[in-house]
Order: sequence, then structure tokens, then C-alpha cells
Amino acid sequence: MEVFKFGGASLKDAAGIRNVANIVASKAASNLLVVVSAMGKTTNALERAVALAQKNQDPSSELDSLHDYHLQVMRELFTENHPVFAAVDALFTSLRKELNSPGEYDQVYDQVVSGGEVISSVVVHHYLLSQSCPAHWLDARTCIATDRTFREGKIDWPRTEGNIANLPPILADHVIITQGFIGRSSDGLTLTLGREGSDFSAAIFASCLHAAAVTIWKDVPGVMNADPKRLPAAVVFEELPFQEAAEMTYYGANVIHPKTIKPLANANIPLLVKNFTDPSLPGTRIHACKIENLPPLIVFKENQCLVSCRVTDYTFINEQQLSLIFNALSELDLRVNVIQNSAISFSFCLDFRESKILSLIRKLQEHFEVYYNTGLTLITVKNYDKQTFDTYRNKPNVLLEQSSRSTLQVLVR
Ligand SMILES: Nc1ncnc2c1ncn2[C@@H]1O[C@H](COP(=O)(O)OP(=O)(O)O)[C@@H](O)[C@H]1O
Ligand SMILES: N[C@@H](CC(=O)OP(=O)(O)O)C(=O)O
Repeated sequence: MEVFKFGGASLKDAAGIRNVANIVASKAASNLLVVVSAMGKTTNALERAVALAQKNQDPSSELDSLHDYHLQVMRELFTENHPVFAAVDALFTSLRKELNSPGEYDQVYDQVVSGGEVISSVVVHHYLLSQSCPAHWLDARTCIATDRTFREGKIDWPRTEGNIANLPPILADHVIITQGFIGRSSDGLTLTLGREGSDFSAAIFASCLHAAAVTIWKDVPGVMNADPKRLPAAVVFEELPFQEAAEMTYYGANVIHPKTIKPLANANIPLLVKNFTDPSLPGTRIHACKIENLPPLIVFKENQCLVSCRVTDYTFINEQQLSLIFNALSELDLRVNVIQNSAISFSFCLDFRESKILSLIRKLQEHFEVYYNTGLTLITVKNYDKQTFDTYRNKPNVLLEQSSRSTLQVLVR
């Protein structure tokens, strides 16, 4: 069996959904599990609605325009009284209810923001049925079991494997349509797996089902040596070793979610990244292989924050102080992207999540003088050559720079 994953870009309008249905139909009428993300920029709109509701401001215009957007797409795909309209109306009604329910920010966030995937999977499922595809709708939350780390749900692998073990009889004569990005805790609450986490969901299903391959359908011809939106001369890799792909995603190449590679590499399941507008293109095959002389790989990671902790009593940064810093990071489940230290100061760069970073700063201020900058970009050049090294080293407004024998990292304003 195989797993396909379609992201928001491929499902952003009626033409996109028709194209997805054609790709599915050209592949198989069974033994295929299709993971879908929310349509277009739905997740961002739902995030804005939660932010408004949590500030006691009215989120209804945000939800109204999201509902209109879905209705517009559905009107192009279905006849007037098709049951999909009632199904999607009901989902929007429950979203409005969730938005107004009391609770911690992150918990409410997950109950609401997960809705985008549920809605898109219902629309895609009904459309595939209308095209005579034997599609079966699956609530991913009945399979993906998580803990209660809202917005970053951690997978309970034994429970998830047990749940997914029920799918093969359904797959024998159906194409399963399910949601990426979402799971459920043992007490029945919905959790999201981290932004852009649908690729990871596809990898979870694939590894538990021992799939032959996973294909992630993107708007690019494959994995490239840089984001083509930033560097139009970027080139496509025909193949990449798992290790190289994992490192790229770690440095922030957002073409694949960072957690996707590990379960696939462990189970030796190849990951194909293909173009949904031209499925005949070969795309990139990520698998167990060795490749010599890869070109320089350039990754831009935005929205970075640089935190510097300075000792205040003329002692030098020592192990106790480092452990205070790392304990604070670990308690807040924060991951650092680059570290640098001097005699009296320790600096690190991490993704900016306002509420978490402010909590971190408050904790660190109990022991250190703390400075921080936001709105930064971390540029990583892996396998650099002389030309890329010189280009990226000489950037203006560098706040931090580090190089090893193969990797250069520069943090710029
Ligand atoms: N190294 C890279 N190779 C290809 N695309 C990249 C790379 N780095 C970043 N991207 C960006 O990733 C985008 C595709 O990912 P994404 O927008 O998350 O797709 P989807 O939402 O459909 O899953 C591309 O449009 C491209 O701009
Ligand atoms: N919809 C979620 C999950 C996801 O993976 O989306 P996409 O596949 O469109 O990146 C998000 O935007 O974060």
C-alpha cells in the first residue's frame, strides 16, 4: 500500500481539488491512504480567530469569510443540495462553539485550528465519491494517539500502532481519506502536531502500515537546494539520502516537516516529493542512498529570536549556569537552533513564539542579565563552497556567525 499527502496549496480551490482527485484516480482504487491538510490558508485564518476570541474580541467575521471561501469552492464542485453542504455547515457550527468555550489558549487553539483539516477531508471525500472513487472517510483522531502537549502533540506510538492495525481490511477495497496535523489524547481532546505537521501524519500512517512509499505532493518540482521563492536558480535533487533530508528540515527547509523523515528512515520507506501540477515530473526520491558532491544547500529560517544571558557577578559561564539555561528551555519544550558562548555570556537562537519566549526570559532573568532580539533570519549553508561561503559571510547586519568544516550559519537582522 502507499500513502499520499496533499497540502493546503494543492487544495486551495475547486480546480485544485479536481486535480487531486485525478491524481488519486490515476493511482489506485484501493490500498491507498490519502492525508489532506486544510484548504489554502485556512489554518492561518483559524489561528487569527482563536487569537481574537482569546482577547475577548469578536472572531465571527474571520469565521464568516472562511465559511464563504469553503462554500464558494464547494459550489463549483457539487450540485445545490448535495449533503456535503449540511456536513460542512455542521462543522462550522461546532467550530463557533469551540471558539467560545472556556479554556487555556493552547487547548482552545487545538480544538479550533484542527477544524480546517476535518472540513477539507469531508469536502475531498465527498468529491471523490462523486467521481466514483471508493473513498472511505477516516477520522485521524481515532488512529493518531497523543499526549496532552497542546499544539505539539507527542505521539503515543504503541496506541497509534494498535489503532492503525485496524485499517488494512478497509484499505483492501477503499481509498482512505484522512486528516493530517491532528490526533487525540487518551481523555478525548483533539491535539495538533505542530504547524505544517501533516507530512508527519503521513509518515506515521506509512510507518504503522509498512507502506511501500509515501508521496508528498507539492507546488515545487521536488526538493531543491534552496527555496526557489528566495533563490530562483535553485536546482531539484533527483534523490537525497534520508540523513541529508533530515538535516535540511532541521535547519528549517519548510518543504518537509522536520519530524517526517525519522519514522520513514527507521522503516526504510522511501519518501517521494512530487509536483501536483505536473505529476509526470520525476520529483525527488528520499531514501537510503549515498550521494557524493551534493551542491551547497541553502536554508533560510525566519522569525528567529536571539537570546543572550550574561552573568552579573564577574564569574564565568559554567556548567551550573548552563544547566539553569537548558532546564528552563526543556521545561518550556523549546529547541535551540544555534548556540554560542563567551566567558561571561551565553547566546542562543530559537524560533520566536511570543508567550513561550517571554516566559523563558522571565525565568532566565532570575539568574542572568538577559538581552534579546526578534525578527531575525537564520541562514544555513550546508556543503558550502568558496562562492557561497563568501556570499553569506559578508551579509550586512550579522548578529551571530558560526562555521564548521561543512556548514556555515549566519544570523541576520
Ligand atoms: N529546499 C526547498 N525545496 C523546495 N521547496 C522549498 C524548499 N525550501 C522551502 N520550500 C518551499 O516549500 C513550499 C512547499 O511547501 P508548503 O507550502 O508547506 O506545501 P504544502 O502546504 O502544500 O504542504 C514551496 O512552495 C517552496 O517555496
Ligand atoms: N494545515 C496545517 C498542517 C499542514 O501541514 O499544512 P500544509 O500541508 O498545508 O503545510 C498548517 O498549515 O500548519
